[in-house]
Order: sequence, then structure tokens, then C-alpha cells
Amino acid sequence: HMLRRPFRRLAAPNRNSALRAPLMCDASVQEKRPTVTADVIPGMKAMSASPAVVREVGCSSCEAEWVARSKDVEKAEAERLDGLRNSDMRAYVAEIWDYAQHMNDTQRQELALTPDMECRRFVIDSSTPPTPTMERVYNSTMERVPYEQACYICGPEQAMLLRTLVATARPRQALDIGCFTGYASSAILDALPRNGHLTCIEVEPTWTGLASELLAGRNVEFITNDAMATLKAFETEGRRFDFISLDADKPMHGEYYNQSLKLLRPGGVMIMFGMLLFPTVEDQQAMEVLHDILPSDKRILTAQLPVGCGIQLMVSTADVDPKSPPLYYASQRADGSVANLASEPALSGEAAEIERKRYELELELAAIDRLIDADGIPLGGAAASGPGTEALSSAGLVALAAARRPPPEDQPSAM
Ligand SMILES: C[S@@+](CC[C@H](N)C(=O)[O-])C[C@H]1O[C@@H](n2cnc3c(N)ncnc32)[C@H](O)[C@@H]1O
Repeated sequence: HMLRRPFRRLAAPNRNSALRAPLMCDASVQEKRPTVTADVIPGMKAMSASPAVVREVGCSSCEAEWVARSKDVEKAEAERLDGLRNSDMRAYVAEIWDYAQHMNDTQRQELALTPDMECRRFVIDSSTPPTPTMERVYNSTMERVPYEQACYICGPEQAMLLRTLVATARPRQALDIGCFTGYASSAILDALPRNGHLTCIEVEPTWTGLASELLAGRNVEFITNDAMATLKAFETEGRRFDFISLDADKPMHGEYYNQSLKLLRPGGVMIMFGMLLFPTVEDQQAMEVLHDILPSDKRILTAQLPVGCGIQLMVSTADVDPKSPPLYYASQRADGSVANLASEPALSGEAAEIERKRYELELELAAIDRLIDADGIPLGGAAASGPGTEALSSAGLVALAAARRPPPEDQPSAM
């Protein structure tokens, strides 16, 4: 039934590395990118082409409206192919032959992933059921956002996976880039440790408006701004995250990935959505560059999970690969002012070594924090302040170590 899906055909992309877009943010490269938009289903515009709309509570379901419409499209295509087979078998075979010849890697993957509803239901039913919050965010999006945009929500099976990964990583500070109406965010929140905090970035105020309505009262902050500008500001402010979920405008994912890696603690987890299914040609080209680059990027360990639109699971190797040591930057200048890390040169020599140690200490503090949280001891985290938290600062740890050292008179006297 794949043939009934009238999505745009693409020539197989040239995998010559000279054609790869560089990963660093470069405005001139951005301009040269093609701005083709594929009609995945005729009449369905790319998300950015439709105005963001949230309907009133209780309006007739946008999802039901769309399902009826897409069924009409499927039916028309099935009838066209049946008609062609009956009237001109040669043309019918030629069309199928031509289709198979022009399938590229992505379409082959899509063929492999074409949703088998029974299997998908089984996968969802084999996962811990969604909480009422997750259900509310998903259903409200489907009911109140026109389906052309609502369908950009991540699949329930992806949300279950995300929630389980968060429960494994136990992050103190989590970041959701491109949060849309907050469905993936609700999955992260449901697995976050009690003292954990989630920051969400989304460029479209209509979506952050709905997300903050649906997740009111939870430990989450919504930032309505462009992702790149926000990630750069975080770097300058010295903000760090233990878990990052990336699901925004795919042509920028390479740049977001690079920038997010600077914010990820050593050993931190990053996941990227949209690795295998692409609504536009632009998205496909950008993600295929990442297919080539991520497996050999020494800054991460990674594996791809063919769940939903495809998830890349990455763990920062910043503290485990001596052959490609991470670069360290001063977060403060000698005069005490806050350094602009984006334009600062990397540290070298003793200064880099001190910064590396500080970074490692931060990692250990985050681990201690998670352990304390898992044991249910009501102490704040490395990111928190107030009574009881001083032992979790690096100065506090030094003080603790000093306090535990036996007093001088108990030490054996030097001979
Ligand atoms: C595929 S949707 C994310 C779906 C979301 N993860 C969920 O589970 O519901 C991508 C989102 O990225 C947002 N986006 C696009 N360009 C952006 C940018 N430059 N900065 C921040 N967000 C952006 C879009 O508005 C959209 O809401």
C-alpha cells in the first residue's frame, strides 16, 4: 500500500562529503539551501506555511476532520492506480518500476517503517501507560490544533521512550528544544526527579501559550524565542543541562546539535527526533547530513532507534575519550565579568586543566545529587541554593573532606 502514498519523489542524495553542509552556523550556507517544500499529502502544507491556530475547548475535533480528508486522498489515489492497472497495464507497471528505481535510502526506510497499525498499537500497549497529563496534552492538541500542524506532535510510542530515557538519566536540568504544545515536555516532566527542572524553547507564541496552559503548575519554564539565539544566550550565561531533547526546524538541527553539545554536561544525554521520516525535502537533506556525521563524531556515543519518525540517542563522551579531549572555555574573565563563551578562545595549559577539573566536579555533584534524590533525602541539588545545600558546592565538598580527615594527633608520626 506504500504506492498509494503520493509523497514527493527525490533523487537519491549524493553522499559525496564535499556536498555536505558544514555543521557550524553560517548564514551564507543557510541562504544557499533549497527551499523546496514537498506535499507529503496533497493539500498538506509545511508547518511553517500555515498560521498557528488554537481552537476553543469543545470545538469539533480537528483530528476527525483531517482523518476524513486524508481518507479521501488515499481513496482517490487507490482508485487512480486501480484505473491505470485496468486501462493500461504497461503504464501501471512502468509507474511502479519507475517508483522503485527512484526510491532513495530515506524512502526505503520509510517503507520499512510504514506504520503497521497493529504492530504500533502493540508497541504502545507494551509500554507503561501515559499519565493523565500526557493524555490531556496529546488529546487537547489533537482537538484544538488543526491537523496540518497537530500532526507534528511526537508519537505516543516516542513519548513513552522519552519518558523512560529521562527516568534512566535522572537529569537535574532538562531542556526541550522545539516543544510545540508540550507533549514531549509532559513525558519529560513525568519522569523528572522531584527537584528536577525543565526548560522549553519554542519560537511560536501560540504553541507556548497552549503548552503553558496545559502544563500549568509543573516545574517547567517556557521560553518563546528562536532556538539558536536562546542556546547561545545559555552558553554565555554558563547554563548546563543533563538531558536535552531536540525536535525543532530540521534544517537547523546540525547547528542546534553543535550548540547543545556545549551545554550538555559530560555524560549527559541528548536525543534528536525526526531522523527517518521527513515532511519536506529540506528536512530530508539536513537530516541525511546528520546520518553521515553523527556515527563518527567523537564527542558522543550514539545509536539510532527506529521508533516513530526515528530517534537518535546520544551520550556525551566529554569525560571518556582521551583522544579527542573537549575544549574548555573560561566562564568568567580575569576581571570577574561574565565571558561571552561564543566568541571566547578555548583555554589552554593550566587554565584548561583547572576548568576541566571544575567540569568533572560538576559532573560528580550532579551524580551525588541524583543519588540523594533517588534516596528521597530532601536536599536541594547542585543547581539549588539555601540551607543544607552548601555541602553540594565544590567548596562544601572540600570542607566535608577536610572535616573527615583524622585530626593531626591521630595520624602516625613520621619516622
Ligand atoms: C516537530 S514540532 C515538535 C513537536 C514536539 N516535540 C511534541 O512532541 O509535540 C517542531 C517545533 O519546533 C518549532 N520551531 C521551529 N523553528 C524553531 C526555531 N527556530 N526555534 C524554536 N522553535 C522552533 C515549531 O514551531 C514546532 O513547534
